[in-house]
Amino acid sequence: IASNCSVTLIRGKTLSELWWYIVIFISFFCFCYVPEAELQVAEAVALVDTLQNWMVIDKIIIPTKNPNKKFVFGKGNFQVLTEKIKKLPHVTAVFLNVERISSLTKKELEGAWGMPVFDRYTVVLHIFRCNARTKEAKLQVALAEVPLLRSNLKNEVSQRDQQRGGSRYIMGSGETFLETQNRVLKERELKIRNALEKLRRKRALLRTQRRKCEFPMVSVMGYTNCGKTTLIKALTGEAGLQPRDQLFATLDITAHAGCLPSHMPVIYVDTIGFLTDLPHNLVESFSATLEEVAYSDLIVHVRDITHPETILQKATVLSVLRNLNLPSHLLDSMVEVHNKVDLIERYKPTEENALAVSALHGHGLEELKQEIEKKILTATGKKILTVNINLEGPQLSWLYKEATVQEVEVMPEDSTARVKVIIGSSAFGRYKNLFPNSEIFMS
Ligand SMILES: Nc1nc2c(ncn2[C@@H]2O[C@H](COP(=O)(O)OP(=O)(O)OP(=O)(O)O)[C@@H](O)[C@H]2O)c(=O)[nH]1
Ligand SMILES: [Mg+2]
Repeated sequence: IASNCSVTLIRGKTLSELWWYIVIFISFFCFCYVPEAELQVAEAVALVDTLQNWMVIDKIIIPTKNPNKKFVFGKGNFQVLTEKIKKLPHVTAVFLNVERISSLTKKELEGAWGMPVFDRYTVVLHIFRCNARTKEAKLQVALAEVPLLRSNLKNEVSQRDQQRGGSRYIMGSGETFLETQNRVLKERELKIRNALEKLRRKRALLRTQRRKCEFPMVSVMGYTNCGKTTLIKALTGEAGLQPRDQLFATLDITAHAGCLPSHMPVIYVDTIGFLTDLPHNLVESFSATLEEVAYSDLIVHVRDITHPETILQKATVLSVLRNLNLPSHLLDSMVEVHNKVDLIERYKPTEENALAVSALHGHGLEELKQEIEKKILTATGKKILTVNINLEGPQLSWLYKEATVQEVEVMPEDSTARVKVIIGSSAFGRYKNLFPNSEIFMS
């Protein structure tokens, strides 16, 4: 992807002001194979299509130099591109599919083509801006915007200096224009970071409360658009969840209650999707959201098995997960789900332990729930037991308080009951101490 670029032509001044876009999409490759470059183009087209009113009207793959250099492509290719763009009257913006273009390159290309030029960072950031719903996601987007504002500022200042011949002090302040603007940006960044920190502390508190309830937590992760939200909707029956055929539909961590086969309550955590080469600053701004994953008891890795790049997507997800410094037991116990199998006839996973599922049609969910339950019991040290108790004694109310009671089968003839419970290891130890004569059967 580093060797790829895409270009978008847009009508309007800034991304947010645009509302009717016709896009020309140009992708470049140098050392990659053409099929790979085409897949990268497909992903870039999907990014543009995610935005309302944006449309890709043309795309091209051409060899590129190092995208970080001042000239992304050679003179010949630049001419080919310029002619192509001029021949397409509806083109309003150009999207270069490189992570970042320098502000100088941007300025020069915009000058030559007479329209805005975007890179991957700007486009992904705009998608995030459109999809951010909660206060936290909005703050994270604002934080990711700061480096962009900073580089625009540098550009603006060098332009001013050229026009006026040297930097000027703002009247009476003793600060140059650049210093004032930098200070304002720094203050803004600090304000956003403080607000995010406050929200983080609140989340940590909620986490502690959730821990007290001892609800196991399952983080559902995977590449963007693989079906994470659809799967959680199917597992919990929560009608309010809205899966969308869009990249980065989910930007906020949300928790949803579900129930495992033995009636054990569980919390599924929906997370932001991954993308190959997700711009670095964006990853940093959103990594706090992923902090939550470290506190879960299990990770479910969802894969869109119908995607032509499903193997590369898996590698991307695993590499991001490894970089999150998660506890090793979480990585080792991960459950791999092959989703969208309804689109492949008689699909059988090649990977050992992977589970074939259609989240949309509800296939394979029971097997998945059983697997999740098995892993949760191992991870949390919880046990499923059946105990014989005397109904006249305090055991039943104790179990209701300290464990999850699943079934009570009363034997009226001798005032006893068989009680099926899910119990944590420390509670189990206390139970055995308090009621040493109680009959216990392991499930
Ligand atoms: N055919 C088929 N489509 C599915 C299945 N699961 C999800 N989809 C579709 O895939 C698209 C993406 O689904 P989401 O659940 O929003 O995916 P996501 O992983 O949450 O995506 P982001 O939040 O954007 O990262 C939607 O159009 C779903 O209807 C499935 O099992 N079969
Ligand atoms: Mg989602």
